[in-house]
Amino acid sequence: MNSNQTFRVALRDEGIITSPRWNKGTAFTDEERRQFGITGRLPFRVNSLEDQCARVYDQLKTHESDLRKNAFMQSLKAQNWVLYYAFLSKHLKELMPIIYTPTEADAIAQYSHLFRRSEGLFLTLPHQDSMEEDFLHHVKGRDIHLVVCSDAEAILGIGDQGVGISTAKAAVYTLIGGIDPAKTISVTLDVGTNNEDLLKDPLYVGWPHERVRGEVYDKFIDKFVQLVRKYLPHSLLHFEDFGVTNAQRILELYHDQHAVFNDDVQGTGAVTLAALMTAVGVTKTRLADQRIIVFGAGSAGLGITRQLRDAMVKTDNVKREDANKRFWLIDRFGLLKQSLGDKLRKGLDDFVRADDEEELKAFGKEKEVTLLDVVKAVKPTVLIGCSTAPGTFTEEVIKEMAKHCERPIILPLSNPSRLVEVHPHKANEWTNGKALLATGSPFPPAKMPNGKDYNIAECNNALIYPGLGFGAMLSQSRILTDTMIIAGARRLAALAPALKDPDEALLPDFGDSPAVNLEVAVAVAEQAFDEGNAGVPWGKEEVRKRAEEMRWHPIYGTYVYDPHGEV
Ligand SMILES: NC(=O)C1=CN([C@@H]2O[C@H](COP(=O)(O)OP(=O)(O)OC[C@H]3O[C@@H](n4cnc5c(N)ncnc54)[C@H](O)[C@@H]3O)[C@@H](O)[C@H]2O)C=CC1
Ligand SMILES: CC(=O)C(=O)O
Ligand SMILES: [Mg+2]
Repeated sequence: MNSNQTFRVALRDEGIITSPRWNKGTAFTDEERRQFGITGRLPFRVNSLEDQCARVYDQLKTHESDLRKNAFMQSLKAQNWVLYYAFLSKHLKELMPIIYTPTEADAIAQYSHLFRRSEGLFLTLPHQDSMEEDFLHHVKGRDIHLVVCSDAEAILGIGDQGVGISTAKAAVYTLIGGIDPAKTISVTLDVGTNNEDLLKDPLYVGWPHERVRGEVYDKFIDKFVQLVRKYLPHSLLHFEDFGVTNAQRILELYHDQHAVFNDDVQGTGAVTLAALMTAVGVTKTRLADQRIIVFGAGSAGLGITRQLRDAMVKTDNVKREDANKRFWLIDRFGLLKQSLGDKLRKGLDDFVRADDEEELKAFGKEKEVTLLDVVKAVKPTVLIGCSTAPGTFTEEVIKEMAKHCERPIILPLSNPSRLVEVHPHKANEWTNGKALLATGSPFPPAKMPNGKDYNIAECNNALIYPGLGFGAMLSQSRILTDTMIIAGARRLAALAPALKDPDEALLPDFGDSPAVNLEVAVAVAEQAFDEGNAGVPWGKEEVRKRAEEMRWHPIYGTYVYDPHGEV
């Protein structure tokens, strides 16, 4: 949308005022008020979008807690999209932590108690017979390009929440990726919950039933995916916060059928790859030279591991088997090693260590090999946390790592902030400012021994997924390949401040994320052309121009009433 664009709108009276897509509140001009029959519904003065943003800021300040601010922003979104996104864009760095991690975790945990108005589509297992009808009711006549869905089994680091998250993730696509909010839908796939507190809570708004698994679950998901394929064949289908037993499995199941994307697996893998590309640029080594510990081998941990492994194979020309050996994965039962037998989840094979490997021999089969044991034995150069286990990167662990490594690369990625494996200020202090750090949620800068601020990069998938998604949509690629993702990660890394100054952040600042994600989208779309996956009738040389044109901006256009116009 741009300010001189004219829209023909078919809604009048209450209809236009209550539509968040079209509502302008006090910014409707006198002429629009007359045409749409709302002169008597609004106070006299016509405000600019600037005035409205100033008013919103005043109102926001009256809310003391971040959770209340989140609720306030949520209701603004339900009233007026242009104002919501314009206001957020103006105060992006300040407000991302309010509408996204860490506050969104608390908002989701409180979802039923804070509930005011539903947003997006709810597909619930007991209503599966009417799924097609419900789906069509919501999407019919709409030009949807993006579907964000979640079954809410593994919300951020706070586990099973029954319902939540997809609306915040969709909003970030618009805010950072520039995707028109009218072209997105967020879908809650409610298959129950195993969260006892929610099941006991009379105000819980989801389906109060234990989480359904197995064939019934698979059929339900399949029914939904087939509807997306049938009615929205060119859309990108984004999966968010599915549980570890489903995330990778579902991705693999539909990978060849539709443009599917699992954010926790691929988005986290991509942003972490970008952070490591920068970090190895600082240490003047290769990715394939690193010894990498991944602590927490769930959806994110495995997604990161696979992404890094694939990048080693593709960019550093090493064999897959050799690249696999650069990783030591640790989960609840310690290091993933063959003698864990049945305790090992399926799909981990590539990364399970043999007990008789040189570095591990000393531990023997019986012993649970702890993080500290592995750090001592392996002397890692990279330590990544996605375990939801706060404080597990202890002073001893960090100092041990720093003994063997000039610039240890430490990425405690668990969200929200309270679950971080190590507070980045502590890691900075324990390594005398040597650690190259990035976290999953935002943290203020740490102090270097020379008194300088060290900006902690926010290694959150939101720094890249809007651009990955936009790139796929822009090129209308039917699939999102690993090489398209690597191209996006490489572009993100190329924009990192640490490339110019080794004591600067490993990733671009979230304040710059809209411009950065445009670059990511361009890289992804160009790669789609190179691979022959682009499905648009124009050429690669037009990618940037088309990306700029396709970006949605939160600006009011001019409206003209037309009974045959848009709704
Ligand atoms: N920064 C980012 O962009 C992202 C961060 N995350 C964060 O990563 C964390 C994990 O998320 P998912 O992988 O989706 O969850 P998940 O539940 O799939 O994985 C967590 C894994 O950690 C293991 N674990 C739990 N306690 C542990 C302990 N004490 N020691 C070792 N392992 C332990 C679990 O057994 C599980 O395998 C969450 O906090 C999430 O918010 C996830 C996706 C993106
Ligand atoms: C950032 C994200 O996707 C997560 O923590 O689950
Ligand atoms: Mg997630």
